[in-house]
Amino acid sequence: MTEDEARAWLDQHFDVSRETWLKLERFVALLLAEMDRQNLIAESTRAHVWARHIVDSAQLLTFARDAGEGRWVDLGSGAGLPGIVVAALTDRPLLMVESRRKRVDFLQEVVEALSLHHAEIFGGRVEIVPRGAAGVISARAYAPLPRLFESAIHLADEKTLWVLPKGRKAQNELEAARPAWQGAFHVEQSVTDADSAIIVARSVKSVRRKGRG
Ligand SMILES: C[S@@+](CC[C@H](N)C(=O)[O-])C[C@H]1O[C@@H](n2cnc3c(N)ncnc32)[C@H](O)[C@@H]1O
Repeated sequence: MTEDEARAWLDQHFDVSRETWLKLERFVALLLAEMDRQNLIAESTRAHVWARHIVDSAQLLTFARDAGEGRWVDLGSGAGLPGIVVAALTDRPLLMVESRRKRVDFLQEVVEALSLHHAEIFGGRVEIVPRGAAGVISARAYAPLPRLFESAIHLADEKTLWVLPKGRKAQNELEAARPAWQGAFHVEQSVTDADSAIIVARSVKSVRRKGRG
């Protein structure tokens, strides 16, 4: 997908107002400028930010269209991918969770610059976010599936929709998680990379093993 195709894809799939375009463009500019201070995206993707990061994040919304109510929680947001993109494209309340101080400061700067009043940041580990069921949980390049669920299951109930971009090893990761986690899982193809996939899950819960109490 070229950068032009990425913008066209956004136009086709979302009602992108002039104001929203400006927000997304501002985010891209802030992200690239911040790359002089911290490593937020792979250097090789710098020239392909719209395809590799903005659309790659925005596509998660297309899998969350039938999600129930409740805030969107993005685990390990880093530079705000997908959190900031989701907040720019929807009004759903959103919490970005990020443990690294420098990244939290950048997220705060972006939230203020883009006036994303419905977006909040939790500067700390996912494991200590206060309990409460999210409508949607996303996590991009955050942790392998078993650790991801272990760290965030207190933020979900049976209605929570999990949208988890997982690259080329989605199916393998899913198989690895199955002995410990049950739920309704399916794997969707990524629009930005035909070989990459997104795990979409509902009703995720731990399978208790004998002797674990
Ligand atoms: C590889 S980066 C990916 C960032 C972003 N989601 C993206 O796709 O560009 C993973 C991020 O998760 C954060 N992280 C890892 N473990 C965490 C935890 N337990 N709680 C909160 N943040 C965590 C790291 O600090 C890092 O910013």
